[in-house]
Amino acid sequence: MFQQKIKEIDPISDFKEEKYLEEWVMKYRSLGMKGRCADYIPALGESNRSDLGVYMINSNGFEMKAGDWNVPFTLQSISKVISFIAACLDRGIPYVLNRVDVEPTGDAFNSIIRLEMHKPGKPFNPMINAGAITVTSLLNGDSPEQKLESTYALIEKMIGKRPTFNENVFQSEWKTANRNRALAYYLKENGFLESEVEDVLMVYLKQCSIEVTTKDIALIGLILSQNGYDPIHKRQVFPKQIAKLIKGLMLTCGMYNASGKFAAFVGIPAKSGVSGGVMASVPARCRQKNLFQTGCGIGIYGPAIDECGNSLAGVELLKHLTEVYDFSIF
Ligand SMILES: NC(=O)CC[C@H](N)C(=O)O
Repeated sequence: MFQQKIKEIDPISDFKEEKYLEEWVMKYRSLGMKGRCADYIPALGESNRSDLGVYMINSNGFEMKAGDWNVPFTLQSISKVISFIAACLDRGIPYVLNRVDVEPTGDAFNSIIRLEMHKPGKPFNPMINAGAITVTSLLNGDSPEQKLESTYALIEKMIGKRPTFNENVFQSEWKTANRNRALAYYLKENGFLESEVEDVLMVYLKQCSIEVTTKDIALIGLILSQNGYDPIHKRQVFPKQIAKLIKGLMLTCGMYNASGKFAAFVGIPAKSGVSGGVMASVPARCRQKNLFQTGCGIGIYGPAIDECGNSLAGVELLKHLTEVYDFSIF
């Protein structure tokens, strides 16, 4: 089955497409110089603003990559997708949704304002810091190490290896995480956290410091596109209901307070992180006949971000790919 599908791809035109991808990366790379790296986490300020890389993989295992696709970066907010799936697997969807809502905020990812304005202070969604900190506290295990293992184990299952950890980025954020501490104390006060504040922050910030490449997040995006099924290893990693739920959250809340524009102009579920990563998941439904019509995962890395926290060059590259391959689900 797998072999048969692979044969459908024409090696000559596919090779040409990869060359185009390289050209598009070259075209958008300079945009990075107009943005800034997320230097509120001092170690991220050291990233190279002109890096730009992309990795795409379809449901037949066909892959295309270009630019700095193999440069490691930390997951940051992309980890929110993984911890949410892990918490749903550990505790069940109703339990998790009892503590975190499924509504976009239109506010910055680290905003605190709605926790006080809407009683009883339930975080609006798991893609913002307040929601992700809450979700992290729900992971299985009593100690931070056990909870972190839940997230690691799920990543390992999806990318086929234990990802590395960036201690430097973790230490840098741990020492400066005053706003996340404020959010966590507020959540604790309102009874939403199932851990002590410092313990849950340890897990949350360690998750953010897990290191990946565009290939790793493209693989996760691919599994999401197939509703939790890994088409490469031919196994269901997590249930379809969880995949549908998280993709809805990615579409409505995944690009922070630029999610509306992203849905309108790109139109696919995606999640970004302030390190410049973007993980996108293209469902099997584009109308144009092309290499990616049965769904694909896309990983992008471009560390210079805009005022919302999304990769400047990465989002433009993704917009371009969407036009070429008719990715939008609308
Ligand atoms: N938007 C992000 O990627 C935020 C993640 C970052 N570690 C934070 O909590 O601030």
